[in-house]
Amino acid sequence: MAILITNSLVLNERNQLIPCEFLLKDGKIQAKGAALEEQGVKFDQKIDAQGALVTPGLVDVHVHFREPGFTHKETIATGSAAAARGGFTTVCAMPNLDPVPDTAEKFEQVQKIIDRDGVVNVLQYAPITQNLRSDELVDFEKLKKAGAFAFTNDGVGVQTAGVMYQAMKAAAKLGMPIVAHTEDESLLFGGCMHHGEKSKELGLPGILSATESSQIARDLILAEETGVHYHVCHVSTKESVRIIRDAKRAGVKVTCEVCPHHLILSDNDIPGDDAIYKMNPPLRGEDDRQALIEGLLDGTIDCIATDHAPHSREEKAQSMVSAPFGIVGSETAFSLMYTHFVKTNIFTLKQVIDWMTDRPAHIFGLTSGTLDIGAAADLALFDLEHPFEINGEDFASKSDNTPFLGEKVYGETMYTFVSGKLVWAKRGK
Ligand SMILES: NC(=O)N[C@@H](CC(=O)O)C(=O)O
Ligand SMILES: [Zn+2]
Ligand SMILES: [Zn+2]
Repeated sequence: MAILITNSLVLNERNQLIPCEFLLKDGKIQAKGAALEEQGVKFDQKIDAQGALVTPGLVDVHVHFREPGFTHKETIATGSAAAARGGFTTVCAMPNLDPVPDTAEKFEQVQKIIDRDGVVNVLQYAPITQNLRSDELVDFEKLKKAGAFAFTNDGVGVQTAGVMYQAMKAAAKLGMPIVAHTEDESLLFGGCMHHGEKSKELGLPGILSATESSQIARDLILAEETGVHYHVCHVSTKESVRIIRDAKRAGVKVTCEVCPHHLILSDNDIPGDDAIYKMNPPLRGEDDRQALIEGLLDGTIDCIATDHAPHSREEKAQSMVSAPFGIVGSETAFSLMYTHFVKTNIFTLKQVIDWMTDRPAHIFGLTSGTLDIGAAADLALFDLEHPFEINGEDFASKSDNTPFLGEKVYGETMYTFVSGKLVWAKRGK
């Protein structure tokens, strides 16, 4: 099956939109350029992109698919369909599942569901410790053999330095990354939003910036000691950005990600005790938000990841104190980044695309993230012209827990292809 995409645009090195057609065949980008049909290329199906932008399929190194264990929130089928609808063709799924895939057998069970139901390329993370408790390490070698590409306890921090040190040593030996949700539980004090003026005003328990940054500081020293590739999840505070910047200068092998919601919102945007604004780490202060933007611009922060964290409406209907942490992000990430940062000239379109394609791919050595001839035909097409409203009813995800519902944005996904196969098409266009 050969597909010809016409009337499409690409971004060149100078951040200009230029016309470029694509021929997808045998799962690969077979040809690209101007007037392919006139040159006599053969195809079975033609797609008129109507002036949409073609990008490499987006790469999200941080999603939660909830299967097995919490399939009322999401499944591998619905989560990967949501990714496809957001323009993502490769996603990395977190292991805070039930059971936690902490043995080769349990890991292979999850892999089987991925092979059966995954709509996009799904890479499964293995945990660092058994059952995500901070005591016994997993068998790193066996999990690597079972298909794990990196290790993380995302959802909880590794609480003891000794366990993290040993994990880093084991991962370094295998050339595998340690990916960290950094949260010192002894500094949590039951918090549910950022500790600051706003939490005082709302009378809600606060989460200190140090809850995150102090554990990053510990880990950066341990990463230096062990030589491991250490990747920090969802960086949210100015102190975290500062110490990662320093560590990079000192030659520590550290990379990190930031989420769209931490770049767009601050604690000031929380109107009251509404759990739709509750996520971990929490929305921080305006000075933190600015530091995250600067961190991306100066290369301290390597990429954008969604931390797509689906929860049911019932779960989110509770007070911020008791509701679960997390918001969905797969289906809104590109349009939010485009609308809030490209249309306002804070970032260029090229920067945003790089931070959502080849940068995250590069961190974990994934082959995705390019539009080169011969590369896998993983690509996404976005309409940059027509505004649309974010509507939970349209979501492919089982959940719609996001504070961005109702917002008018630009950058709707028109088509998503994985290995040359159409996995998402917006109807009616
Ligand atoms: N981000 C969140 O607020 N929640 C995540 C866990 C996590 O990423 O820490 C979840 O699994 O729901
Ligand atoms: Zn996390
Ligand atoms: Zn997460």
